[in-house]
Amino acid sequence: MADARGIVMADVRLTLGTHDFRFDCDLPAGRIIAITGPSGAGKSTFLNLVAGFDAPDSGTISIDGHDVTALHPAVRPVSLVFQDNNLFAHLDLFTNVGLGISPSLKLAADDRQRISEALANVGLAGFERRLPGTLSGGERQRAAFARALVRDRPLLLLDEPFAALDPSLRAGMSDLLKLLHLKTGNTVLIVSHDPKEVRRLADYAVFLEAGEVRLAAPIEAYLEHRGIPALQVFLQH
Ligand SMILES: Nc1ncnc2c1ncn2[C@@H]1O[C@H](COP(=O)(O)OP(=O)(O)OP(=O)(O)O)[C@@H](O)[C@H]1O
Repeated sequence: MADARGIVMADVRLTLGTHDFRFDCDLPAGRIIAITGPSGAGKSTFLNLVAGFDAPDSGTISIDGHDVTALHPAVRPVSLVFQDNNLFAHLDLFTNVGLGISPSLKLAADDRQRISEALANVGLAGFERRLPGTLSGGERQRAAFARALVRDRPLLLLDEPFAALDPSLRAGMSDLLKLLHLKTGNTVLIVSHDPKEVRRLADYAVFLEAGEVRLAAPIEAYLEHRGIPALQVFLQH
């Protein structure tokens, strides 16, 4: 349906090298959706297609009823956080977060306010002038979250954002993500290798295998599903 909210992949096909991907699914808006599956199943590729870093060979991708298939990544209604947080080492946190609002850093007074609020929201109030190199890994990742927050887009894409963090920090970041999600109500797609994280965070989950969507379901149905051996293996590790 043209006015449906959420993410629709309609017969999306893509070949990368020797790998074929075929994604067909309809994901709800306003949920935290885990993208799971064995290594090499296509999780990052799925996210790259939604973000626009990969273009399908055929098929269409819609976000909240808008066909974004031909849109450049910069104009898609998404913000992103990756594992290596992509902060600029020579720029302070205020500037790094400000780049989320304006790549040319033309910031109005209320933009400046939003940057400080976003830093406060992730527990980094007063860190405006700090350089990324002076922060812990968890703090850097929170700064990357702040940058995604100021973009204020309806869809947040996270590619294993906590993978480089130790387990205690990981749990803290999951809690922070849940809290921020409650405040914004946006849709979150998060690639995860970690079944504990999926249980803690997600209210909907996708299981990919060999470049295809094998299951897309509310978290309870996903956790109870018994028909996919690779899903059982994933949930047990
Ligand atoms: N540009 C490319 N050219 C050729 N092959 C590619 C390209 N991008 C990805 N692939 C291959 O496609 C497969 C799926 O990759 P993808 O990174 O999407 O998997 P993944 O599920 O995220 O894996 P992991 O959990 O290991 O990160 C992999 O075997 C990968 O080597």
